[in-house]
Amino acid sequence: MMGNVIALDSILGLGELKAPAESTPVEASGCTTSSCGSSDGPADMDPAVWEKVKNHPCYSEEAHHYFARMHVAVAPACNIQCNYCNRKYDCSNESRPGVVSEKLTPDQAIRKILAVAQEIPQLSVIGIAGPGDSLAAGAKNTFATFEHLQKKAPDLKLCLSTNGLALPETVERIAQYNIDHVTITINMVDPEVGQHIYPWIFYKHKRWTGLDAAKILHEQQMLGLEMLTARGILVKVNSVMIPGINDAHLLDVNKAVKSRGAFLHNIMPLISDPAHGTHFGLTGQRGPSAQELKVVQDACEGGAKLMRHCRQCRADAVGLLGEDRGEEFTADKVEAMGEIHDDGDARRTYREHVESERAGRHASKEAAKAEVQETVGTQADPILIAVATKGGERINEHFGHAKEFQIYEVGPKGAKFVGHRRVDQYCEGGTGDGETLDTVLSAINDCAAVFVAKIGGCPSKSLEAAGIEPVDRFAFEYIEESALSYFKDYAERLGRGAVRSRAGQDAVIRTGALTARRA
Ligand SMILES: C[S@@+](CC[C@H](N)C(=O)[O-])C[C@H]1O[C@@H](n2cnc3c(N)ncnc32)[C@H](O)[C@@H]1O
Ligand code: SF4
Ligand code: SF4
Repeated sequence: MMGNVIALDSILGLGELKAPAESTPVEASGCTTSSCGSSDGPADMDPAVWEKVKNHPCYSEEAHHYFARMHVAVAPACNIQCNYCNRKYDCSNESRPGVVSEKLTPDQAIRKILAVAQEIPQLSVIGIAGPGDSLAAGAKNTFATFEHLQKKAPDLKLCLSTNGLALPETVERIAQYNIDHVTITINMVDPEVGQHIYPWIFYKHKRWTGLDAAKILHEQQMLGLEMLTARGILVKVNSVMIPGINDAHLLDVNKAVKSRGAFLHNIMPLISDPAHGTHFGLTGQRGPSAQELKVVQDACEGGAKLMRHCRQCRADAVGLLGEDRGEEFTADKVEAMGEIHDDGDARRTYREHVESERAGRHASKEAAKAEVQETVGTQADPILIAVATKGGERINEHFGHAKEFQIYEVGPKGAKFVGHRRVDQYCEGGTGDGETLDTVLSAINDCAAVFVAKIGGCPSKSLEAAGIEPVDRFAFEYIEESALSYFKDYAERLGRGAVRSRAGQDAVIRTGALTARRA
């Protein structure tokens, strides 16, 4: 098992890191006969569904630690206007939806996909997410790309994103091309709300505005969703959270999509800035804070299952979800690569490594949870922990190099990924910047601890002063088992009055935001 772990780390680009400590949980838990050699999936998931999602970084939170996606920008046109979208804005440094550096023809897209596939064995999914709508303009480029790709690299999963307006008329073709995963952006289930988000739509050769536009869009979205789920296609629903417009309404959206069989609900924060030239940006509509987003997501728990690890990628993003390697595969660089040879061997080997890495992990997480419940009980309040990681479900990033922290909620019910916080890298060129450190501290100020592979003395002191414990004793270990082990110790220290409770802080945020709006 240890040999596999090290090989996997090097494939993930973690080769410079030291090998895991002797007490690595996979080894400690052993490999049960029932799960040895393959991962069984979470206890609450149908094995057939797990087969479809286990290597999809967006549909499985666990998979996002191991697998990469690639968006190809073959769909420039759109059939509606959202008040938060302006596709004319184009900047290679911007990482947000709708932004691309180069639009591609289907032929260019196929060459680029095969070039990426040759270089990145973690690649498992090819998605079309704009920059416009993948089903606008008759979905010509989208289907041409997928038709060709199926023949060239049949192991890559196909995925598309749409506003849903043209869905009902395209569902049959989606099923025919074996597209197993479809995302629909549904921001409202009430046209009264929708009219504040969509100034117009173009439908049946006519431009519609106001309530009429929102009503047509809503009906098409609901019908499209029902048609897809009836065919067993997994549907993820994206909702953009727009404070004051649809934030409290997203609970109704969650219920409506769950009742129609949506597999996942991805509530994402509005990104809004006057510089983007969008209606919302220019009129000062703000996006929610990470904490406000979490409040709404938490309020939806128990309904449609939530996706909380979305990175709101560009329409030409390449790589693991927390990274974007698009710059390595610009048109001129792909052209310069000469003959491309992709037989899928590296991907097969990589997937086998991941399978053996995952074998026994679900059992090991359950065992760690049971231990917490035995020592702490089942009533203790959960805490939040920020984690510096670059993949593989391990704590394997230095504090100063982290561009984001993954946030885990940990308590007697287990350790659960609940979001990520993007930050500016604290340490660049060997020195730390005080101002950047302040922004990192405020990004994770609701966390009791930050888990890192390594951290310097100076940021450690600032974190401690802010009430966030820097923890490097779990370096290179698995995140969830480490978080549960930390929680056991934390609860014990809390009982002795040795640490201040952080759970109350979360409750204050909760009371301040959503409950006030709902009242
Ligand atoms: C660029 S769109 C492309 C796919 C399709 N046209 C759609 O809207 O679903 C991909 C996703 O980005 C979201 N998006 C676009 N602009 C955004 C913004 N300013 N803030 C947050 N999400 C945004 C869309 O709502 C959609 O869920
Ligand atoms: S549907 Fe998608 S591409 Fe079209 S305007 Fe809205 S966000 Fe932009
Ligand atoms: S935007 Fe979200 S759902 Fe789409 S590829 Fe990125 S992480 Fe996955």
